[in-house]
Amino acid sequence: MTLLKVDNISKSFNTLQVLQNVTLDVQPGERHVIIGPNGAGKTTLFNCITGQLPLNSGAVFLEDVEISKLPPNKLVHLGMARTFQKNNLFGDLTVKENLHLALTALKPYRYQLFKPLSNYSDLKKETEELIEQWQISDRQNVKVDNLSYGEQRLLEVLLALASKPKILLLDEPTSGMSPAETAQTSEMIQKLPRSVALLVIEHDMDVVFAIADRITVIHHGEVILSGTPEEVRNDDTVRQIYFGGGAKAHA
Ligand SMILES: Nc1ncnc2c1ncn2[C@@H]1O[C@H](COP(=O)(O)OP(=O)(O)OP(=O)(O)O)[C@@H](O)[C@H]1O
Repeated sequence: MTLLKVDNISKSFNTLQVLQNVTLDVQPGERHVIIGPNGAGKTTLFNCITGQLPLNSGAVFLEDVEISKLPPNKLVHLGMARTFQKNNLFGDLTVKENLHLALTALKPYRYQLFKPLSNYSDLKKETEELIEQWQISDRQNVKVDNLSYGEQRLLEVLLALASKPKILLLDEPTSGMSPAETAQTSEMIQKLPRSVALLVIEHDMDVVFAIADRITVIHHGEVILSGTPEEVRNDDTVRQIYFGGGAKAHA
């Protein structure tokens, strides 16, 4: 069964038509990367998929359930998580505390404010499991403000994974990173379990081709091609947009 289906969606801001009849799908476990020049509409597409923005027309389905009109918090419980271009972390808290809070937000008892979080042994265990799984025990007690930018972005991905999503949307996971951090992030993305499908907006073509099973190219709010990395690499229009003129490709 198709995991995510974006069916013919359009979005405009007043007179500015940003997305036009965009259709795409993500299969379970797939790594699907979206590329397109600046202003092509990629982040708007994410915001439409995750309920941050209302659609003008079309619909979005997660496992055949229409989610177009659901608020973002409902989508987490249906198995969709996302990260943003900007960090969404609590800088004054440690890595461990941030993970703990992300897990708490998923629990039905999150509003029982007068009981210390440390009393919930299941939360504690899940936090420790995540720390072990991602081998970050040496950083667990570091305040987020004292992490490098790259480490903060990676932590955001871990927080998004805490909800055990079926699909994770990553918006430019390597933006603003050093080459070393970019390589580390690319490796981490490649190591993510196939139990989670990825829909990724990415501008670094090395990362795109390292992680993608399929690439969708958006230009002026329209899908101009959706295909394998090889098909995209060899497509004349895409080559003109990205690979012509010797400029570094930018999504
Ligand atoms: N809330 C908004 N109100 C009005 N215009 C908007 C809004 N959000 C985005 N836009 C416009 O929509 C267009 C597409 O923006 P979007 O951020 O989706 O592009 P993008 O492909 O993600 O670009 P980038 O690669 O630079 O992040 C741009 O012209 C942008 O100025």
